[in-house]
Amino acid sequence: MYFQHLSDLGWNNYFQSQLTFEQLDTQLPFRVISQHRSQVECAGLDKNGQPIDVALGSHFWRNADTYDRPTVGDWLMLDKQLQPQQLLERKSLLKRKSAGQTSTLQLIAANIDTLFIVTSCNEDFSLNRLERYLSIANESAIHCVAVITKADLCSDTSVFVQAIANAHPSLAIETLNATHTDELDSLKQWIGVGQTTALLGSSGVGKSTIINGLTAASAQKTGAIRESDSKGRHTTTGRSLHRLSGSGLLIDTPGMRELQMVDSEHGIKTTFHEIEILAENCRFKNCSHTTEPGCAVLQAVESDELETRLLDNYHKLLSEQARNNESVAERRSNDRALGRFYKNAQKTSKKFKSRD
Ligand SMILES: Nc1nc2c(ncn2[C@@H]2O[C@H](COP(=O)(O)OP(=O)(O)OP(=O)(O)O)[C@@H](O)[C@H]2O)c(=O)[nH]1
Ligand SMILES: [Zn+2]
Repeated sequence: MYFQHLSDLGWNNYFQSQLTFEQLDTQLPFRVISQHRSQVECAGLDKNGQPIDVALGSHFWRNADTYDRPTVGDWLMLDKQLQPQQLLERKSLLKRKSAGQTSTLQLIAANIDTLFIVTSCNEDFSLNRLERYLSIANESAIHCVAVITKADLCSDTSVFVQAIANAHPSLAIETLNATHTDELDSLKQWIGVGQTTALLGSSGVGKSTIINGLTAASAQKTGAIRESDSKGRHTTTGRSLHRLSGSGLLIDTPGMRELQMVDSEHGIKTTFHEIEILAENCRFKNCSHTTEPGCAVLQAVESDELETRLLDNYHKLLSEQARNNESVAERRSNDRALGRFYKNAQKTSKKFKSRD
């Protein structure tokens, strides 16, 4: 990745202020630019102030909790031998329950300023899905822009724009044909210098088309690679961070087909703040807005002041995240118990071996 200053990679006072004088003297900040099964790749300045990419083996975090493992967009402090020392506190985080049957937490990307929620004007368009993405972003106060693609395939895009504006009046909306590079200019205003933007949306909505269009305009040079393991450079198939020259950074999140909510109650309540405001007038403070008498939210639905769809989606996302929180916590405690069991078994076996 070509850059000159750490600020080109998104370094700012939020991260700098976390460092002690000693760290400033002995360590170097590196940003995680891509992530693979066996290694994370980071970019930063070496001890001589030269831009460099470094590949770190994932074994460094083998025993770390999910939240303590680096993800794309994270800032890592490395010592002058380029070994990882500390993961800096994140400004924001996108996460989900891992796809499929496994109940683990998965970090998607960190330190994002803006999220493009990409949807197209066809059968993919879904307000419920948009609200799922909004809730994940609102959990850590990430600014969102709804990007409606495939405008060229639709006779009247205003239907889609209006549907979003009615449900979420303060959300910024951009409509475009992503295959026309000049139309992508409208997105650039949201990618400020040193700011990081991520894209989320269903498969086929045009995320790669947008990233390719925006990055094609930026000449990409690749820095030297220094390996801290012997596995060599991996091709990027996972999440990765791209720098747009003269502008900010873009995070690609391919393969995010399923985004199950986890640990996002605050984000959901922010997304559906209209319901939260109505709820202040419910008779019971702990009203679940389902069957209670004196429920101001149900009254608003009855009088057509609040859309039934909105309330249904609010209930759906809240119960999904509660269910997932429970299964992730259960899995975690089982894993810990299993870890303790293996440790004890190892100790016992060593004890017996030393008696031989
Ligand atoms: N006509 C038209 N086609 C588009 C537009 N945006 C994307 N496409 C086409 O839609 C197809 C899918 O686009 P991608 O950019 O690969 O979609 P994606 O969101 O990256 O999909 P995944 O990689 O599966 O997550 C490609 O054939 C694009 O050329 C658009 O605005 N207009
Ligand atoms: Zn209520």
